[in-house]
Amino acid sequence: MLIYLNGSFVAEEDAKVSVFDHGFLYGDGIFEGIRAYHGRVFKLEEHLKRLYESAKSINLTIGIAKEDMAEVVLETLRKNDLKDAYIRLVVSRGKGDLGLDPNNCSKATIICIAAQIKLFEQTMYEQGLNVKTVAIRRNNPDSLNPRIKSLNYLNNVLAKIECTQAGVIEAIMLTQDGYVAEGTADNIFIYRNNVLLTPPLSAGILEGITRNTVIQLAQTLDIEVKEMLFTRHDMYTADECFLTGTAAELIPVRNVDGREIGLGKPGAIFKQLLKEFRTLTQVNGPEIFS
Ligand SMILES: Cc1ncc(COP(=O)(O)O)c(CNc2cccc(C(=O)O)c2)c1O
Repeated sequence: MLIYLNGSFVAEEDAKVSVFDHGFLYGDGIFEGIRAYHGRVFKLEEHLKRLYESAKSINLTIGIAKEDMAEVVLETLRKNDLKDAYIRLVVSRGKGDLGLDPNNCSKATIICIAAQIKLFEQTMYEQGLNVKTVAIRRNNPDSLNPRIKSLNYLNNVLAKIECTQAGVIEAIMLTQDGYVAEGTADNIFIYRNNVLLTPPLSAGILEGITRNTVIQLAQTLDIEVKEMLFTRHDMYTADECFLTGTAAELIPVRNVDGREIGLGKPGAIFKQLLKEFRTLTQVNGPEIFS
């Protein structure tokens, strides 16, 4: 595997960063998880828009233009001869001293890895996930805004620890006010009273690329969609529930906190949206080998 590291492609065993890199020392950095399907990089423009917005939000200068970053992603896939892959694009504040002052980091570290990722077994896509709401709340937007896809994923990791210790594979985090926010690496949708609901960005969630794609697809299918806060009660009593994310794609939820959702199996709305999503992934995004 060849990895892009600060302007060069290096072998996996040579892909190393300094122990003084602030991405490692302080989680001071940002990242994107992107997918390539059938020789195209799905929603690359949208991912790069979010990456540069995250950078601006933490006052991090990436150091290369968005267009050049797009080429970094495409070239990483070409170098590894990949048409279907998961891409991890990481930008950290860079090497500094042991203090946390970002001003001591002169140049951002840029890394691009193209590989495979599998979050959930195929059976879970067919039967649905069991998920659990956890005590750990989603970060308060006034502290570390979840809109920033930062390297600070300890909030998510702690939620993951909590659900796996309870024997459940995915966690649902609530907002500080107790409304449903999102999963550890995915957004959430419920279908209830003939309306598709998903939490609003103001709830303090990551603006998922897959979330936004599903909202657009639902609209084209004349499925009423509302971005609005909802509670665990709404989730428990929904007809359908599913999660969305680059790694997860669309995955149905069959049980939340011991409550069976709907008929306890993937619903018609989920299946309709997944079918349209799969079609879109085959034709969207810049070609890798054009
Ligand atoms: C907290 C959170 N919420 C929603 C999403 C979905 O966003 P996208 O639809 O843009 O992917 C994420 C995405 N998080 C994400 C994406 C890709 C891989 C991994 C991983 O766990 O390796 C995590 C996430 O981390």
